[in-house]
Amino acid sequence: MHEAAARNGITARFGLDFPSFALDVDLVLPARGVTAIFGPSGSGKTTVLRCVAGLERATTGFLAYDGQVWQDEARRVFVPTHRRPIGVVFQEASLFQHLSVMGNLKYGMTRAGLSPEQAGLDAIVALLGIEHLLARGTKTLSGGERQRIAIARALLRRPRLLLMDEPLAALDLKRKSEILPYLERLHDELDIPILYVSHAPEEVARLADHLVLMDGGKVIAQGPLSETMGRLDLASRFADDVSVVLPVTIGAHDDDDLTRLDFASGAIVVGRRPEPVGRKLRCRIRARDVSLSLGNHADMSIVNILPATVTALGETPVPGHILVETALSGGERLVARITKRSSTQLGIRPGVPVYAQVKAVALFGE
Ligand SMILES: Nc1ncnc2c1ncn2[C@@H]1O[C@H](COP(=O)(O)OP(=O)(O)OP(=O)(O)O)[C@@H](O)[C@H]1O
Repeated sequence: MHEAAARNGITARFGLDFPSFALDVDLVLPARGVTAIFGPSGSGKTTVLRCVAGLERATTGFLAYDGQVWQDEARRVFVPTHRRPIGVVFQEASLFQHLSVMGNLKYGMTRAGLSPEQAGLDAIVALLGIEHLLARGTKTLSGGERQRIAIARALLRRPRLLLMDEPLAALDLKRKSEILPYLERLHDELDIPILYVSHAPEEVARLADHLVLMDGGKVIAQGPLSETMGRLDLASRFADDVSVVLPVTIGAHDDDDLTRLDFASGAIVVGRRPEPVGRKLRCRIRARDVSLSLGNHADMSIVNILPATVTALGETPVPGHILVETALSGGERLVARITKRSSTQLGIRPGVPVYAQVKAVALFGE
């Protein structure tokens, strides 16, 4: 069964015992897009990635990528790291200090036995926006620049799978926001899958298509981002940052500097966006930015109010509040975080028709 599933993506089943930690995972991951491995510190995210890379050998393990078996302990098969067609990017870019940026890039290509043309050097340099850094030494680079070089170096081996272990964790907020657009470009332009370890919900919302949620060495949930991120039963995993991610299309730019975002259930109006009409984006709506009312008050008609039906109630770690899951007319889910008091006053329970008011959204490239 595992061999069959593996033809179309990654099948990973690992068991591993450290003295004070046991890993036991069973994953079937898509062959396209970004899969985020998300979970608290010590949950086993890095260990999973290291097992996929072959840097750690699971005691019981089966791993196949696109029909190729990389590990099968039942048959004593273990393909060493250097023979797996992978690129790996760690938290801290380990660049050679004595080489220039170009020297570092060439090192990656040469080890893979590729010429600059075969490796696609020009395209990868452009993708990461590092043309102006090629002649520089590595000592004076910022953390974000170093990571872009490390990503380029990993891609120059022409990997068929890119593994990234918290590539933004060592960067401050400013550097993070500098590098995120490049990661979005990887998502849009690479046709190889990316496994992306993170414990930051905003990175996951922005980059991932598929989510694997880990805790205590086990997989708690896995599935498409749109289905897993806003699940009420998983809410405590995201602390007070529960959100849904909806695919939207730029519908129109109005004269009064507003942009309409269309999606199956209607539209949301936001401040004017730079993208052209027709561009697809992903829209993150946090539960804390959604409120509920029973009536569609005319004086509120200029803001984003969407008719919805309550489908479920859930707990949140935020004192005095609850989460309310609603279904919009087009089938999308929206989660609101409201006070327990207003929930009681409004008589919120499954089946009740409500109006969801969206107070803020975050938009990212699709
Ligand atoms: N080589 C090792 N020997 C013994 N224990 C280890 C080893 N590698 C990892 N561990 C333990 O396994 C557990 C999971 O570690 P892992 O690094 O996979 O977690 P993580 O979810 O990536 O955490 P973080 O977000 O903090 O990086 C931790 O308790 C860690 O101490």
